[in-house]
Amino acid sequence: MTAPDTTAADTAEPSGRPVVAADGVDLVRNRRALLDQVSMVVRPGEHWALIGPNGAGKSTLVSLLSAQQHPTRGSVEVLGRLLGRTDMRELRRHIGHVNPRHDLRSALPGRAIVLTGATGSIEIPPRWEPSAAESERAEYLMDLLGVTAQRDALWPTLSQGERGRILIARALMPTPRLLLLDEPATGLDVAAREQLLASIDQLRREHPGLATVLVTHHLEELPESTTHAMLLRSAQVVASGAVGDVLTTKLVSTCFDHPIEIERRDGRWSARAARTAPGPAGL
Ligand SMILES: Nc1ncnc2c1ncn2[C@@H]1O[C@H](COP(=O)(O)OP(=O)(O)OP(=O)(O)O)[C@@H](O)[C@H]1O
Repeated sequence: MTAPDTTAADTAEPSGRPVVAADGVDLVRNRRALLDQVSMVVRPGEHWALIGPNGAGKSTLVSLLSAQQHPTRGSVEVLGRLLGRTDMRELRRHIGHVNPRHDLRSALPGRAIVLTGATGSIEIPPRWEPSAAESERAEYLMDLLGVTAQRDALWPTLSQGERGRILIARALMPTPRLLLLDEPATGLDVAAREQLLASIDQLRREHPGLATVLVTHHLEELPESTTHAMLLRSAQVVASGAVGDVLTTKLVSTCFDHPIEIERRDGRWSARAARTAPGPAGL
């Protein structure tokens, strides 16, 4: 199945105008800095990994990129619009955000959940009917994410992996130029994780203008198509830039404050505790 329509996210913008431009961002809550002088530029076609230990500030940064809150200081532009000077609700409709805490209450079938991406709501609004183009796009996206077989299955019966892929299809309904994936592989078994990562790689190939930011603690959960990375630790950026320059043994060890060896094989990353030299016999 091919994409039914061509829109902004399907073609890289010739100007390469940033999708995200955050400059000198501080975010303070209860007199504590949750983000401290964070800067980030994401361009069309770039696929960022946001990595760091628990409490580093990753979800807080995503809450800015998804126009959920403003910075305390500094500036954040998303899709060319400055947070604090724009209608945040309207802006959110142009951002695909896959939130692991999706608050669904009704037992909707998979296809209906994907279609709620067109209405920007959690439930299907009363008397709302999808257009032919919306129905076609929902079918295309379910096929792309490998969940066509779950189109009629009810949400409570879906596995965690199926739910994750349904939610990515939902987030893609409005053809966003920015897709935010907050720990999409958490809780998946190895086969479900590999299917999800293959779907993300395929999505990125089919939509070369799409920019994505994926949050994870685990380097094994990074798709091959990752182009850039940011390491966050205690609210601050440890390193940021091209993925090959950032995901190094030295920088990741600094970020997690633990000696970690990084390996990249066939485009994928793995991490494990660095082996220390054996001590003298008997010790
Ligand atoms: N509204 C708030 N007021 C005060 N502290 C907060 C608030 N929201 C988050 N925090 C704190 O900010 C820190 C960063 O939280 P955040 O959720 O961004 O971290 P994270 O890197 O996503 O962590 P994890 O990997 O555990 O999900 C945490 O210590 C958290 O307790």
